Amino acid sequence: MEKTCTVMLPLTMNSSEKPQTVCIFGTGDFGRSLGFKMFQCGYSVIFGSRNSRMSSLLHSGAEVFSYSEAAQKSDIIFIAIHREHYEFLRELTEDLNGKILVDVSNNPKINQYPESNAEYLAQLVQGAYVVKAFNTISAWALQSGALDASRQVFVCGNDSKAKQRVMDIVCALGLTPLDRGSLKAATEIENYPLQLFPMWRFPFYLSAALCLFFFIYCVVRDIIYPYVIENKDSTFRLAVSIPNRVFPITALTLLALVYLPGVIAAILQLYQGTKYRRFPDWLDHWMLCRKQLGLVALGFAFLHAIYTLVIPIRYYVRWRMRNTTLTKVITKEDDPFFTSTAWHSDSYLSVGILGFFLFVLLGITSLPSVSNMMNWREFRFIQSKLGYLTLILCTAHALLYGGKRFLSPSILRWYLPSAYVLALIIPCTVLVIKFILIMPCINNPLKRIRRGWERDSKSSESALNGKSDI
Ligand SMILES: NC(=O)C1=CN([C@@H]2O[C@H](COP(=O)(O)OP(=O)(O)OC[C@H]3O[C@@H](n4cnc5c(N)ncnc54)[C@H](OP(=O)(O)O)[C@@H]3O)[C@@H](O)[C@H]2O)C=CC1
Ligand SMILES: [Cu+2]
Repeated sequence: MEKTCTVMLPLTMNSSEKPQTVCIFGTGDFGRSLGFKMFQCGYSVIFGSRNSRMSSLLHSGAEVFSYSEAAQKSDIIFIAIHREHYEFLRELTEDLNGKILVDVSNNPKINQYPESNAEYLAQLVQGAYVVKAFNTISAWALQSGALDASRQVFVCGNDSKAKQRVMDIVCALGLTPLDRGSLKAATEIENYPLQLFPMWRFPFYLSAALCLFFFIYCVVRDIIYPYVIENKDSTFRLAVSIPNRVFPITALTLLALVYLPGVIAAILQLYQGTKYRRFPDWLDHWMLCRKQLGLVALGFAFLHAIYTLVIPIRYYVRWRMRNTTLTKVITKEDDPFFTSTAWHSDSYLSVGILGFFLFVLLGITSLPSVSNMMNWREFRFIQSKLGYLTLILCTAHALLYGGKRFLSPSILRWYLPSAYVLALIIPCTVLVIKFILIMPCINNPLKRIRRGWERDSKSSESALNGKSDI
């Protein structure tokens, strides 16, 4: 296996060695931060600049030369200049011949130019070895000490020796190099820091749309309806009651939507009789952001748990309890204990708590630091088996909440059922389909398809014929 870090310590840790000289073109924010970091790590840093007077912003010990002079003093040069200003490098072709040029640049927009900045640099200075690196590290992170994700430095380049030299420097700065291959990968590396939560966009929009829909639905049923029919002001429900209805409904719907693409994919594979046909793009994208959907759902479940905790201290709830007790006292009415009601209430709470616990467990196991500790089978067990158990428990929680009132005509308001009834549609559909899919007569063909069997392909059939496990 190829080593990524050949040098784990700053090069001058060995005092007998002369510090390695690195050159940085550009004394802007990034050039200065990188220079200072390298200086701290024991490198001798020289800068190339349009103005070779020493700037007060540079660290002490730094030397500033003209671009041409600086280029001659080191065989590795970091180009901390914006792409628009690269043109002048063409004139330095001779000085830069055979040197390693590290392109650190980013663009303001994704795919702004037909070719990546690093490829453009390689075209401009043809005799140099261009390596793309450091563009995902901000000047601020270099100064303040990079943390976790920002420690990763994606590196790519066509010359493996040049790339290794750059990766050694990355290691010496206490950062983690990730080799992304040839310079063709530069476009992807340059687009990477420009993306704004690409995998989170769909879950956020979807959850916002669901929240809005359920919020309006609850407002119509719980505020506008009592006002129109009974002239009752229930607007106070906007603060706690309605959010505490909207959040669990959204959480349950989103959780079901995590498992819906899986069952759709299974149905498609069964229908097509092969796994070698591409899923539609929307399904692919949906499958890819299931983790984010699940985490957003967990966020809503947390909100539901917190809102539920405050129920006993709400004025409205305390008033209703006092009022009911007083009425019973005044009317001398008995308040019998119903074991069935106690069972119903306790089981509703219990499945809710267990469902929430498993939900949190699913969230924790989706964290990279935890999932990296599991093998594929353990991860699948948690995310699939425990995931479905969570969905079953949370759906049961909503079903028990409705109890006997579920779908009773008396709870309809303007023909609208309670919001939780709507929340049960997708989870119940997913669970019913999943139940059908795990029946042996359907599960066995599906398993065969997933192992490569194709219904229409005679060759695959004959190739697989005779295999005892199929
Ligand atoms: N700032 C950041 O956090 C990060 C920046 N980068 C990349 O690093 C590069 C430098 O960014 P940054 O330091 O922020 O930018 P600055 O604008 O602060 O610095 C750019 C430097 O380029 C030099 N330069 C050379 N020719 C020209 C010219 N014709 N016009 C203007 N400047 C010129 C200048 O240095 P001089 O005056 O010495 O000649 C200038 O200081 C960019 O490609 C950027 O995408 C990448 C990751 C993070
Ligand atoms: Cu609940």
